[in-house]
Amino acid sequence: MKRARIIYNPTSGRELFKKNLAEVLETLEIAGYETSCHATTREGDATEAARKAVENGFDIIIASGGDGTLNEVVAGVSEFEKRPKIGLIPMGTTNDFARAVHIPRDIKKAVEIIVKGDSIPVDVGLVNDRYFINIAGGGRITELTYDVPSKLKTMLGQLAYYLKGIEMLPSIKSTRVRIEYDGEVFEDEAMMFLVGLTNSVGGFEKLAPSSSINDGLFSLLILKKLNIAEFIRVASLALRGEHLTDPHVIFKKAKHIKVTSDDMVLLNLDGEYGGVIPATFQNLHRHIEVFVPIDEIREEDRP
Ligand SMILES: Nc1ncnc2c1ncn2[C@@H]1O[C@H](COP(=O)(O)OP(=O)(O)OP(=O)(O)O)[C@@H](O)[C@H]1O
Repeated sequence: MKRARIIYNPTSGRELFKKNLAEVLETLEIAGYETSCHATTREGDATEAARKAVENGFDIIIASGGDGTLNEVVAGVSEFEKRPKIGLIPMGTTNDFARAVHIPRDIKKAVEIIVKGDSIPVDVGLVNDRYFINIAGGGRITELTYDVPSKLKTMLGQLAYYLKGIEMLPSIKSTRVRIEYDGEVFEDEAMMFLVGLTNSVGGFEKLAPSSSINDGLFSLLILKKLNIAEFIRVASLALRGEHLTDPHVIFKKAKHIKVTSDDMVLLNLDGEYGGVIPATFQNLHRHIEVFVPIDEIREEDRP
């Protein structure tokens, strides 16, 4: 019998997973999985639980939570030579990764995708010694995600981020950075930089429209210094995916990226704090295999 380990964050999003746990276990059991669960208790716990699950020989690991929980599970698995496949039940506030691979927020449907068994390999980002599955970024704008209280996210979902964004708008400043990418250099004031693996960031599904999740390349987006009015204009262009040709935006595909600055710049990895720069980004090509609804995946991203 195959063995599955569910690692879930009971505080994710609207905190609904536990109520559905019996049904999830039953569906997996009928599909031939002997399943056990681990509820995370604090930051870093999902990484430890995932490490243990690999050591104990589980066939698959199911991450239930938001991007933060998935990030931790991937980090726990990534060090190993032989890595179990990952299933995902999106329960977070934004679920950018799930959105990028078309896994619905409906628990039942997400479990059916795992049971069906189709999977694709996806790239994983490694920055210094930390992993990310979706997006890494720096600059004052990306720091606002740390300031959104968990209670507010539970009540308001993604709206909580937008409210915080509006509140912080007047205080957003640029930082002088040096970004080296595949032989090219940007050295100037920037509002933020993003290093993406998928096309979905903070609910903006068209931020990096042409991103492939397993081509071995990052999508690098740099937003140059601009004022509030220009910022609002570029942000509204980004909602429609029309920002890439704006003169304030640099958008490039790159394999190797290095960011340095004389200032203190915090890194945001998959929506959580992830250390400070200098940062060297490495793309671990097709590092993790994830269960997906294969018919909805672009032809070029399929195995
Ligand atoms: N029992 C717990 N109590 C508080 N925090 C926890 C607990 N378990 C895990 N965490 C932390 O919560 C972080 C965020 O969780 P997660 O990403 O699952 O949900 P979210 O914040 O609601 O969603 P999103 O990341 O999509 O906005 C995790 O990275 C983890 O460090």
